[in-house]
Amino acid sequence: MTDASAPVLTIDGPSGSGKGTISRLVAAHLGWHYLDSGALYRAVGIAASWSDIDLSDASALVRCTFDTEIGFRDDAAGEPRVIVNGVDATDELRTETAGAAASAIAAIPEVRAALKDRQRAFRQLPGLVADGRDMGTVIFPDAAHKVFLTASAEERAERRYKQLKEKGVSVTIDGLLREILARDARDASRAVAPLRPADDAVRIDTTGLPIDAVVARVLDVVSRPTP
Ligand SMILES: Nc1ncnc2c1ncn2[C@@H]1O[C@H](COP(=O)(O)OP(=O)(O)OP(=O)(O)O)[C@@H](O)[C@H]1O
Ligand SMILES: Nc1ccn([C@H]2C[C@H](O)[C@@H](COP(=O)(O)O)O2)c(=O)n1
Repeated sequence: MTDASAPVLTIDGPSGSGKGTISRLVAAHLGWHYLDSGALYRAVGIAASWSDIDLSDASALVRCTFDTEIGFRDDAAGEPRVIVNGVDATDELRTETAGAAASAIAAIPEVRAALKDRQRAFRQLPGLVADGRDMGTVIFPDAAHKVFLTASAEERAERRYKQLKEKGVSVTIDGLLREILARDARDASRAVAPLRPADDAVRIDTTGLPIDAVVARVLDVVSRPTP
């Protein structure tokens, strides 16, 4: 159940800007809960593919959103796992295919509406770090602290390349750059809850900034007195 007295830090930004990495580290530092809202959209996309639902079938996707059970837990090594309809779907969830499917279904207003309460339920004491595209604009507009992370598309493609190479996935930087630009364009141009900074968000360009420096800047935002 949502606890409106719990403070919220929203971290929005485009794919590969480092939202997930930075949010997890900041949440661990503060001892706050963490919401990976993109995982919810990815989970619905995967559940839809398991049921052979076409990405153009909006009404079936909305039904699928209501029907899909999504759970989060850490494994024995402390790594976050996502459980979709009882199946550990973490690895499938992180693929570029799952990201593109999530981006497509995220443009359906009824899917977004169906996920609203599930996201808000993560607001619990002592606090919440929420990462996504519309955390500061739509889901937690009253958040005490808001950050919008960016990085050049080229740097984001390089980060993703390194990440996938380490996992043994064969990709090219050019291909990843094309996918990132396509996803940015779709997420920023949709009619409902497009990717954009909240007016009161602090923007941090992470191009060339190491992870610990970004974490320090975000913690600095949290330490500022709220209006
Ligand atoms: N400041 C940084 N400098 C270098 N690498 C970074 C930085 N921030 C994140 N990374 C690396 O970039 C990759 C992508 O980061 P992450 O998954 O956190 O991005 P994201 O914004 O959550 O992406 P998505 O929206 O696609 O889930 C990871 O391998 C992460 O370790
Ligand atoms: N709050 C959110 C979170 C995610 N999405 C959509 C758009 C993204 O391209 C896709 C995958 O998200 P990621 O895991 O890469 O953060 O899901 C959204 O529309 N709103």
